[in-house]
Amino acid sequence: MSKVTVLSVDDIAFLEPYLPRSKDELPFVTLTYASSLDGMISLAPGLRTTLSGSATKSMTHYLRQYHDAILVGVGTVIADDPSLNCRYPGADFEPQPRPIVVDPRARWDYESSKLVQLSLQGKGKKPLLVHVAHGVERKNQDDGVCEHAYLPAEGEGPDSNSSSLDWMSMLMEFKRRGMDSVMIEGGATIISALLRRPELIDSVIVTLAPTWLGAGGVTVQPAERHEGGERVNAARLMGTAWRQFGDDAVLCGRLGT
Ligand SMILES: NC(=O)c1ccc[n+]([C@@H]2O[C@H](COP(=O)([O-])OP(=O)(O)OC[C@H]3O[C@@H](n4cnc5c(N)ncnc54)[C@H](O)[C@@H]3O)[C@@H](O)[C@H]2O)c1
Ligand SMILES: Nc1nc(=O)c(N)c(NC[C@H](O)[C@H](O)[C@H](O)COP(=O)(O)O)[nH]1
Repeated sequence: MSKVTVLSVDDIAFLEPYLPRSKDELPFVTLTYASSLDGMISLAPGLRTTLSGSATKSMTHYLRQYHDAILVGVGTVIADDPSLNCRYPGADFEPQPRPIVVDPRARWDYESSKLVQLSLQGKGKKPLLVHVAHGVERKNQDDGVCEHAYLPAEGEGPDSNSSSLDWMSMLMEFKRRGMDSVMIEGGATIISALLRRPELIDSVIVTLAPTWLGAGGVTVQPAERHEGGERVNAARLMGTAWRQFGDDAVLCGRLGT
């Protein structure tokens, strides 16, 4: 496992314009992930795949220290068993960012996960799991090792069986719980869905690793978009800046709406 090291003054200056700023109604949202040259984030569904080199891994930990929460989907916690804490050197990271897992149908078996172990050892915050309430009035609860938030499914009617959560409701819930900034790290389903809600994303920081993963990998691919009957780009970055970190390129930008 590569060591997390301190970034150079120039790396820090490059990232500065994309760090969280205070917002009134919603948390500041940073979308960040590592992609291959063929637009993939892992070799196969459910397979942990290291794309970031040591410099961009250090960048991830540098960014984590500026966020109140780190969010991933249930597919990522099952595949990667991540730590999601901040291990940037030379500072005392209190408070740690809160890990958030979007797990609509509560399918993650978290008891022996790294997230829970780190929280019990005081090396990370207690994870917050977000589930679908499914019409039933479910009380938010704390089972000792994780907190659980229950939110209504998107567009839910009395007979709905949807397991899709609305991003606006999730972000409002995080803000209500005192989280002013959320760093969203993946996986593919989460990133692809969020790229369809550009108005909710404040910064995008993508690591481009100099490798092709090949057919069968997991792709970031937002759903197609039409305007006035015409097919248009699904999403596009504006105000972009690029910098080399080790062998990787880092692309920062903001989403056009
Ligand atoms: N390279 C990277 O930066 C990176 C980052 C994270 C994960 N990964 C990789 O990505 C893969 C996992 O991706 P994935 O797409 O399978 O999993 P994911 O982490 O995106 O989780 C997908 C699940 O999240 C839930 N979900 C997502 N959006 C939702 C919404 N709006 N409402 C309700 N539920 C929602 C659903 O249950 C869905 O099945 C793994 O192989 C992992 O290693 C790579
Ligand atoms: N930036 C980045 N580069 C990668 O090459 C990769 N595989 C991920 N994947 C994101 C996912 O959320 C991982 O699970 C966490 O990056 C692991 O985080 P920890 O070190 O365990 O804290 N992210």
